[in-house]
Amino acid sequence: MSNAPLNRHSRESGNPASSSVATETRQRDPRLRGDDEGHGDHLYTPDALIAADIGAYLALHQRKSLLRFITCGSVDDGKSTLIGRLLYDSKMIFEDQLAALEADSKRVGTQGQNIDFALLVDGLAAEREQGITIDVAYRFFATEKRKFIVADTPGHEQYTRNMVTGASTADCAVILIDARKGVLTQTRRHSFLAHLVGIRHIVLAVNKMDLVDYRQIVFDQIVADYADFAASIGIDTFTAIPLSGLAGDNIASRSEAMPWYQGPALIEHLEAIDLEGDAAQAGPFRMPVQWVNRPDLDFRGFAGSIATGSIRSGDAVRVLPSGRTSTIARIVTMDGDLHEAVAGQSVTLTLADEVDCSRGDVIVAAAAPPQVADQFQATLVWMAEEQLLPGRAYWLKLATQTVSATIQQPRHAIDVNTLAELSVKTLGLNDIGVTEVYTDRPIVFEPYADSTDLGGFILIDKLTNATVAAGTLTYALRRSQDVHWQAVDITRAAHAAQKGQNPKLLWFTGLSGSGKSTIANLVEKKLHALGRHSFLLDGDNIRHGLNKDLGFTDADRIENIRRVGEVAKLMTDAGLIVLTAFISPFRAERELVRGMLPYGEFVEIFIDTPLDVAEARDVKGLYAKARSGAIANFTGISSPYEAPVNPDVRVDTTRETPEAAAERIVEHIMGVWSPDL
Ligand SMILES: Nc1ncnc2c1ncn2[C@@H]1O[C@H](COP(=O)(O)OS(=O)(=O)O)[C@@H](OP(=O)(O)O)[C@H]1O
Ligand SMILES: Nc1ncnc2c1ncn2[C@@H]1O[C@H](COP(=O)(O)OP(=O)(O)O)[C@@H](O)[C@H]1O
Repeated sequence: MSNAPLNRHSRESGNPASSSVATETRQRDPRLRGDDEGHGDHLYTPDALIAADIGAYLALHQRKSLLRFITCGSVDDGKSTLIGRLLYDSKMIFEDQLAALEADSKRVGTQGQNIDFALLVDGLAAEREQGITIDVAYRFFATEKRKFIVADTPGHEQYTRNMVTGASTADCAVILIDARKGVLTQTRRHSFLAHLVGIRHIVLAVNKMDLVDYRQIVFDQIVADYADFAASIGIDTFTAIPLSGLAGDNIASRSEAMPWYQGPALIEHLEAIDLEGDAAQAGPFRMPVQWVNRPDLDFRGFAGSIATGSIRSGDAVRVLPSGRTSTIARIVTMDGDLHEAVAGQSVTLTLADEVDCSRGDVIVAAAAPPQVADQFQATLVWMAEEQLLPGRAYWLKLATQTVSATIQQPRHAIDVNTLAELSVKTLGLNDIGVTEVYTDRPIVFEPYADSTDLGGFILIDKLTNATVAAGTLTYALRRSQDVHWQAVDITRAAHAAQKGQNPKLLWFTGLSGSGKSTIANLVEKKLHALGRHSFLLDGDNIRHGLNKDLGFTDADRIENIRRVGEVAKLMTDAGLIVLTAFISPFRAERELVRGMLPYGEFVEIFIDTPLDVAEARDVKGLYAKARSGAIANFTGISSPYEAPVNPDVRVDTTRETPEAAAERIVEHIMGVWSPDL
């Protein structure tokens, strides 16, 4: 699936290549079909121009604006037929494909002797037989006025994920309704998702008007019903068109069967949608910095794609998050310097002053900067089989910024069918939820409603690198803006120097009964004897106090380790050598804690005792209870343990006594201590 964030304007990330290669090549193929029979009269006929001047044909295409849209609805609503009709009417199909379509229509089609347009979309025989299945199919077609890419999302149970993927780069959503059925649950679901991902242009395509005798009253009633619902979810405007994909009414040209309808035909409307006027282009200037171009000492340019607004040389700008200000010296492009550049353009900016600015920073209009924060309310669409682990650190990518972020337990999930708010503990595949997001450093952002570029993000699993969610930031939590770091005079270096030692965090991990506490205890005794200042944190002093609200679910263990990590970090700030003895079963949280400390301070000590050995010891009788089912989620039995891949120290307790292991650990940290100790 695509890694595209919910970001309509990052055109590169909306690359339709995955499944559109065939249709894209068809478009360029000079064998494009030439007869005009039965097609809408204003549709583009490329053949004459291709034959006469292929260069002019390509140039013409290049100049046309591109509209990306998504069709929402199920096969029953006539979605495939409608897209097939659009492709057919714009002649974006091969001659041999057309022959196959005609043959297939007669053989397996559902339309008697007529062409079954749905076959064009659902795949021709050869494709069907190869069993090709795709998440989102992107199809290309063009008219005289505009080029189009339509994202066709299949309507199976992965619908939410597919639709969000397809819609993330769409300018417009065509929501299909069967005129006989009216506004259904799925109409509401599609509209909600389209609105969620920030699609600004909604078309309500009331299809199959031929089956209701083209009656205006049916159409009017559906439009009134939809308007009520649309207003309730924040869709202020939409365009309703009565049509028939099968009969071709109001698709390419206005239908005589519905003289009461005065509006445009579907293609006419799609051609006329005004993209220039979209709010994103009109907002204040923002450009996320993609990279810093520094070919020599004399030139330092900041390259990126302008997300919103426009910029001129001489304009005052601010670099966020640092907040430093300067003015634009030059706007450099491959084709020379510009005086002005606007949203969508890729440029390199140079500044009048030496200002610190690196990849991930955002250059903005000085007088109208966006916000900077590290705690947000967000809406998430969960896209992975593995469910959300509240408290787990994921990579959050927003524009050109990548930060570590944790997601809290959702405030609620949203039932996309009824829009009811559900009380949940986590999110699974296709779930949508409202939750708080905490990033490990402040990021530059805007509410998604104001900027899709600076408000849409994706979450990436740190270990598998898979995109697990797409999200939209709603607002920054006030408390994140009100909490400021207090600068202290006695630094961590001063604390450590007073104690005459380098702080360390000796992180013991292993199964229950593996020997963590036994060995950690011995290590601390040895350090104490050596005159070192230390403190041992283990389950007893933490799980009975600070963490007594936590149990043993994955989420609770994650939170347990996060808090232990924070406390241990404070203690190292105080100059101590801290020892921790927790199972800490997940790699991600051990890495999270490693990342909280200066490089080299975290020492991972794997007490490697096989499950059968720990179980045979069964110091506390817990394994027996877990086997009998009396304890749920028991590590190694009914809850996972992810062994360290490359620990700093590994202790095999089947071969090494506790005393020998402790001695070796002390030697290890002495060995890596700096010589002044
Ligand atoms: N379900 C379940 N699974 C594992 N362990 C259990 C469970 N229930 C209670 N205990 C007891 O709790 C101790 C583990 O707590 P931790 O804080 O180290 O666990 S974790 O790091 O949050 O996974 C662990 O102590 P140790 O034996 O010292 O490891 C157990 O005694
Ligand atoms: N080589 C060894 N290292 C550590 N403990 C061992 C070893 N051999 C046997 N043991 C025994 O295993 C048990 C480990 O228990 P404990 O230290 O409480 O484990 P944990 O803290 O990992 O749950 C103790 O009873 C200890 O005496």
